[in-house]
Parts: sequence; structure tokens; C-alpha cells
Amino acid sequence: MLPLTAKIAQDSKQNMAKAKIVVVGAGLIGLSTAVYISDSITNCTVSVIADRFSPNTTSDVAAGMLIPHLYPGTPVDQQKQWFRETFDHLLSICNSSEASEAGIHLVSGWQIFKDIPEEKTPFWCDVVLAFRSMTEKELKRFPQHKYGQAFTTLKCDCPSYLIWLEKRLKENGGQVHARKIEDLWELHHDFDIIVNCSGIGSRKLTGDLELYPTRGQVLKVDAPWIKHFIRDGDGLTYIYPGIHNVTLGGIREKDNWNLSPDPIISKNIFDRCSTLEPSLRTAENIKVRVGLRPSRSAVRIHKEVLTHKHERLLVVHNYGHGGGGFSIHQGTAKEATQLVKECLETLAIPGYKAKL
Ligand SMILES: Cc1cc2nc3c(=O)[nH]c(=O)nc-3n(C[C@H](O)[C@H](O)[C@H](O)COP(=O)(O)OP(=O)(O)OC[C@H]3O[C@@H](n4cnc5c(N)ncnc54)[C@H](O)[C@@H]3O)c2cc1C
Ligand SMILES: O=C(O)CCC(=O)C(=O)O
Repeated sequence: MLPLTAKIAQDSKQNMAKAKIVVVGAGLIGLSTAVYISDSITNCTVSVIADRFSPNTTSDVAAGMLIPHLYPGTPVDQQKQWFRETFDHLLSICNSSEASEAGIHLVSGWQIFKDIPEEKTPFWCDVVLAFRSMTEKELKRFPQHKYGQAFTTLKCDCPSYLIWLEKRLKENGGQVHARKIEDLWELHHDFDIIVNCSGIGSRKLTGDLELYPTRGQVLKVDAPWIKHFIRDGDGLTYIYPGIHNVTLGGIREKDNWNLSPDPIISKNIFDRCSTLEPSLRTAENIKVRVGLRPSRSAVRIHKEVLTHKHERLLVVHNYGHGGGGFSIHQGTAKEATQLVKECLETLAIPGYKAKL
């Protein structure tokens, strides 16, 4: 065994030959991207830097349902591929002994419509399991709704999943640091590649004015008898049973930065959900959570070379997942990792190779 001083010298010599990658952001997108990079690229170090960690990120507030949100600026084929990659990845975790620690489970239920939708089969219908139109007998339970879809999808218990991702990153040798970044150039001397997964923080960090907050508010309640999800097709009212509680939603307020819970909205959510599922009136232990969805017409996954005088800064952006981050995060992590590999080729670090 080497003495400690020799070991430190050996580690730092080894690290000198490694590309240093830093991911800014410890929400769902930062952690899943950091894990994907550390799983698929050898000869690099991966650090995550963020000013907020679980349970204090937007990702912790989410319901964590795998149900796609539409990005008008991203081709639908691309969105479907991201959704399929994410669904298949989480399904394999769900079918493994990791499922409980990662907080992932299957959930069946109904999406119901007051008016018959133009498209009865959404683009994602063959990705989820057992998609079909609801029968008349099933619809009788929802007298205000004319049409419905039944299917089985996946749900994450968001804090558990984030903690599991962080643990996986650390098992791969990754490091995590708490710090607020005011300017990406702060990271220039310590890292070769910056992966920007700062969610709504990207508006300030990159000056991207196409990114805006869509404020969300949900209730997390105890109602353990609720076993099926119910989602109104308008995307506003939903009841999502999870491992520890049931998430009741919701609201989508464009350009609202207010993180304080609004009691009037809470009452309105509770009333809407109880109209769909009257037994919720006896739900207990009601907690309110607020989060800002990082909204954009298209998710921004993009490689950029920033320049300042004679210096270059390699940045890969991965942000703007709006109300659908859980549904597509594995697909976008894969795509961002591909851009990191392209950056590494230009760095010509000796010994760098992608894991096969
Ligand atoms: C109420 C609600 C319900 C939702 N339900 C679902 C759902 O059921 N299904 C679904 O698919 N999606 C859902 N979403 C959307 C989902 O939550 C988001 O798409 C996702 O969480 C975005 O993840 P993120 O990592 O980009 O952002 P965040 O979770 O906000 O993480 C951003 C990270 O960047 C860090 N950061 C930012 N700026 C800086 C800086 N300057 N310096 C250092 N660190 C910085 C933050 O500290 C944080 O760690 C929901 C969202 C809300 C609000
Ligand atoms: O849209 C849904 O049904 C899931 C919840 C969500 O994604 C949201 O409120 O943003």
C-alpha cells in the first residue's frame, strides 16, 4: 500500500490527465446529466456545483409523473425519442431491486376530457403501457367528462430519485459542492467543460430571455386509499398518488416569480380535485409546495464556445424543460453527454475515450 502523501501525489498526477467537467445545477437535469456523463466517459472528473440541493429545488416540488408536456419549438419525433428513452430507462429501474430506493413505481389511471379531443391518440400512446380509450362504464364516474384515456405510466418520488442520483454520482467518483455561480467564467480556471443545467437560473446565468418561469403550486396530502391517477386533459387539475403522499394540482402562471404559497390557489386546487374525487375531502396533513418551471418553447441542448479576450470557455447547455423534465430527462442527459464528448474531442486530452 502507498503512503498517504504518495497516494495524493499519484491521484493528482492521474487527475492532471483527466478532463475536468463541471455541471452547474443539482436538480433533476443536473444530477441525471452528471450521472450519464460519469457512466459513459472515462478519464474525466465530474463535479456538480449548485446553490440549492434536494429537498429545495424545483425538481423536489414536481409530481414526477411521466406524461409528456409539449415543446412547440422541438420536433415531435425528438420529444418522443427523449420520452421513450426516459420511460424505458425508468421502467428498467422500476423492474430492479433499486426501485424502492430510487422511488420509482408504475401507476395506472385516467386522463379525462370535457370535450372530445381532436387527437384521440397522443404521440406518446405507444410508449406508456396499455393505452386505450376508457369504456362508458369507467366514464360514468366522471359525469362532466365525455371522453377519456386509460393507461399505465411511471412516477418518481422526486426527493428519493434526486438523492439516489446523487448517490450514484458519488459512487462513480463524482463530487458535489454548494456554491452560487454569478458568471460561468468563474469556473474557467478550474474546469475544461461546463455543463449548464441551472433550470430557471439560466435566465440570469446566460442572459436567455426566451426562458421564463411558469409558477406551479401543488398540495401534497395523505390519502392512502387513492391508488389511480386522474388528470383532466386541460392539464390543470390532477391527482397523482405516490409512495408517500398524493400530489394534487395545479396551476400554471406564466412569468410569475413568486415562491410564496397562495392560500386562495390552494383552496381552488383542493376544490377542483375533490370535485373529481370526492373522497379527497377527508385527506389529511395537507402541505403546499411552489416551484418555478423553467419554460421555453424548446429545451435548449446546445454546445457553445464563449470567448473573452484570448480565452475560450466550452459550455454545453441543458435547460428549459418546463413542465416536463421528469418525462424526458434521461433522453436530454444522453444528448447533452454526446455534446460533452464532442467538446472533449476538441480538447485532445491524452487518453480520453468514451466508455463503450
Ligand atoms: C408544480 C410542478 C409540478 C411538476 N410536475 C411534473 C411532472 O409530474 N412531470 C414532469 O415531467 N415534470 C414536472 N414538472 C417539471 C419539472 O419539475 C421540471 O421540468 C424540472 O424539475 C426541471 O429541472 P431542473 O434541474 O432544470 O431545474 P431545478 O430543479 O430548478 O434545478 C436547478 C438547479 O440549478 C441550480 N442553480 C440555478 N442557478 C444557479 C446559480 N446561479 N449558481 C448555482 N446553482 C444554480 C439550482 O440551485 C438547482 O440546483 C413539474 C414542475 C412543477 C413546478
Ligand atoms: O402535467 C401534468 O399532468 C404533470 C404535472 C406537471 O407536469 C406540471 O404541473 O407541470
